[in-house]
Amino acid sequence: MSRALSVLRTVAEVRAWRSGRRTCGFVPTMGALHAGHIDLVRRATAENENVIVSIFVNPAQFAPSEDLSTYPSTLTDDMDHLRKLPVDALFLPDVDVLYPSGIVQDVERQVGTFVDVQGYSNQMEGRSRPTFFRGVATVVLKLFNIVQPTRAYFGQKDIQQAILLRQMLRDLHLAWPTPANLIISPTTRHESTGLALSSRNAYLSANELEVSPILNEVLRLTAHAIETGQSVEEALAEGLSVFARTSEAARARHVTLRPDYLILNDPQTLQPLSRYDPARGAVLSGACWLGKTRLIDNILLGQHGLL
Ligand SMILES: Nc1ncnc2c1ncn2[C@@H]1O[C@H](COP(=O)(O)OP(=O)(O)OP(=O)(O)O)[C@@H](O)[C@H]1O
Ligand SMILES: CC(C)(CO)[C@@H](O)C(=O)[O-]
Ligand code: BAL
Repeated sequence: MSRALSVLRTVAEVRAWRSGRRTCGFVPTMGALHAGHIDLVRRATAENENVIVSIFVNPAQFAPSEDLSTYPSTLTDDMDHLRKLPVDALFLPDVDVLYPSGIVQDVERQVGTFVDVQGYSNQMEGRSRPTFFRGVATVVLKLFNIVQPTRAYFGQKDIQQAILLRQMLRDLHLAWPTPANLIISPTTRHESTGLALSSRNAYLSANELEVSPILNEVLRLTAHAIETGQSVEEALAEGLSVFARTSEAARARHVTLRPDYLILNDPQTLQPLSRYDPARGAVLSGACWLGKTRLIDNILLGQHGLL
């Protein structure tokens, strides 16, 4: 059933909406909604009386070389989905609402207040995208201050983002939401191929799509090797060699597959692990390029305590 969706564009409008409600669940997104977003929002609507979603393509998390100007946008369809779920409110701010001091993508020329979560931002995704998490933490802190959610929902697909944001909440003693109320929800995958759903999958050609399940396959076989006692070093090396063999086969189909990383990290500190302790758990994550599209994925091992 469709129902009225309040579209809020300013901080004052969100504050007025929020002031009449004791609790609210919040799902921040960059739009181009897919079944992964829908699962997050469904969970939020099941667990909260009121739900607000934001759609904001955050310039600060895109490096100057990245796809800010071409990032997929499907706003009319997104709003139809949100009405049907149903969601109560959509926060749809312009850039100057979230960045009153202005924003440029070149970090050296930025003016205003930014958030760095030191020790959580430079490994894994942060190695390839060194300014990414500064942009994410900054915009999410702004969104939390504006919306003041009692719970906020993030996807396991972007596991480093979720762990880093929980740490930000701890470090800054935020109460809206508390670290325990930053909920991490499992990754939604393509039913038959296992590919993690992602807005940027829209960039993949038909041939690239056929190769795309390799990332999840490498993660699954590497996870199995680690869980059954192979050394972490050997298991990661074998996983990378599967990537290398697949890259050669893909070339014959005019697809460029380039692995970026395959790594095991601690689920609390995100420090790289060379040994696996099931009682502590671990995050096994990987990224690769398929042509110009970057794919990421991860598997959680042992008693990680994250979800
Ligand atoms: N397949 C998925 N399963 C569960 N959550 C997801 C999935 N894809 C995205 N999310 C979550 O949805 C929220 C908004 O993500 P975002 O709008 O960046 O979409 P995205 O698909 O991750 O986009 P991109 O392709 O740019 O990475 C994030 O918390 C993200 O982790
Ligand atoms: C959390 C987020 C909405 C911040 O822009 C973005 O990084 C995302 O969609 O994962
Ligand atoms: N979901 C992560 C957003 C990004 O890659 O910019």
